Amino acid sequence: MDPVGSTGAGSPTGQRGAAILIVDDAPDNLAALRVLMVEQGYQTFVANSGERALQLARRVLPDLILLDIVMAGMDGFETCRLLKAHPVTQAIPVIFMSARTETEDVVAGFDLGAVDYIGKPLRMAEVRARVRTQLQLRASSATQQEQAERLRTIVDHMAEGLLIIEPCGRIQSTNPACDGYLGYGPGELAGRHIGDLLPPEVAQEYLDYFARHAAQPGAAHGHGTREVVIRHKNGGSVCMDLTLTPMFVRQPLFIGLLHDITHHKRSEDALQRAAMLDPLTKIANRRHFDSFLEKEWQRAMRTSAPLSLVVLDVDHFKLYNDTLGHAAGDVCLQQVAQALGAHALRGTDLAARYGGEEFVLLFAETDGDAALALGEAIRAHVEALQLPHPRSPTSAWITVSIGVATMTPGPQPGEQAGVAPGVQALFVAADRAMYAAKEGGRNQVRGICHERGGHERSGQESGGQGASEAAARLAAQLIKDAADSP
Ligand SMILES: Nc1nc2c(ncn2[C@@H]2O[C@H](COP(=O)(O)OP(=O)(O)OP(=O)(O)O)[C@@H](O)[C@H]2O)c(=O)[nH]1
Repeated sequence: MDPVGSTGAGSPTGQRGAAILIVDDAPDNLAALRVLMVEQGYQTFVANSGERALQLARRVLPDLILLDIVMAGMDGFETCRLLKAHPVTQAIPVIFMSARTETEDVVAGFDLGAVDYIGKPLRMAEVRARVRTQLQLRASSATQQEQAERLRTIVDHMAEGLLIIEPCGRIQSTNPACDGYLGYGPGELAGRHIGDLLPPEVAQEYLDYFARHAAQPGAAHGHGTREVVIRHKNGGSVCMDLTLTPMFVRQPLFIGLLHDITHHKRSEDALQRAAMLDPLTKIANRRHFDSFLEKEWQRAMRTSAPLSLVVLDVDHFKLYNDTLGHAAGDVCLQQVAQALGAHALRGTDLAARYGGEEFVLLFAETDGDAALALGEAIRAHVEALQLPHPRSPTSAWITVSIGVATMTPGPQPGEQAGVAPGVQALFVAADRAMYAAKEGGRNQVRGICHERGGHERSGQESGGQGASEAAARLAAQLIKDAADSP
């Protein structure tokens, strides 16, 4: 049968252009229904048998089928059964029309998958209303389906990982990005607990938040975004931003959005590390050393443990540069730095390049004798490198002059924020000891020790000639002043 075109008149149903297939073997009914549908602005197809209806339905995929039950040959029930059995036509809504209005007929019609059942003789206004209602229902369910499909596509392709979490912490579902970030296959995370992924204290925090939300759903708001370390399936960790938002659909649920920040974190860490290092020698720089010393000083104030500072200066380094060139000087500084690094072994030791050819080392919980021994070991180590220094008046090799200062800082009310005066005094003392080592002939260690309880020593030396008494006294005085200052 050919389609009967729409009249082009506006349709009151809002479904103008919908395609209707009318199936009836009574020509009068067919004609009357066709006129009615065309009047509504529907594109209309007609068939006078079940067989013809099946062919047409598969070809034109109508939006709705009006189907007579009692027909010669294949009846309406059988036609409907075959329509519903075929994947192409099974979703098309069918409205039965029949003079058989016994309950069992109507029930049989619905059981076959019909959406409505209209008794004959037909009342056209009723047919019009029922067709319109079904078309509207179909349109809105198509819209919902489309929206769901669109949403599914977005969720499946978004770069953020998505988890839907139940208030008990059980993961209901995840998207492919989430599975990928955490190393799981599709659906593998569903049914697991957030405690399998998060550190115990973080998982507990979220569970507490879920419980608060359950107690007062109205007052709940998003948990915001926080950085979390999540366990990867392979046992490793991934650093991610997790944003949690409550959602109420029949039951309270939580949507977790994961944003991968591993790369960002790595470069942040690398930048942070780079900011702490001296670019030439790759040991700590002055800034890092100062803040490290400040922290160790505060700690030593609490523990009353001695703190030792070693200041080291390469001897006749200008001459070395002038003789062998600046590039050779750079290499020499790198080798000296490497040697120093070998002596800063504990977590509370730190070797740093303080500027030019000057290096410093901090030894926490190290008394004067131990620090002097360390200074001497460092001096001997550099000398043993046997880096040729052809024009040095001191030695055939590169040598260093070392000053060592030790203090035992105690709790002092004046020392709070900023650089503690005691820290400055420690530096001045070590510097002066180092200059004393230079004056004493270089390639030697000088030490000044001021330990709490009046135990004060200065002018110790090793590796060279006698100490500069004046410098040592001056340094000791400085330390004393600093220690006595409020
Ligand atoms: N190659 C190189 N030289 C540097 C660097 N930083 C500082 N210097 C040089 O180190 C030299 C330090 O010289 P001085 O301070 O006069 O001391 P010195 O020659 O070591 O003499 P004494 O300390 O008295 O033994 C200067 O020539 C600086 O140019 C660097 O990064 N690379």
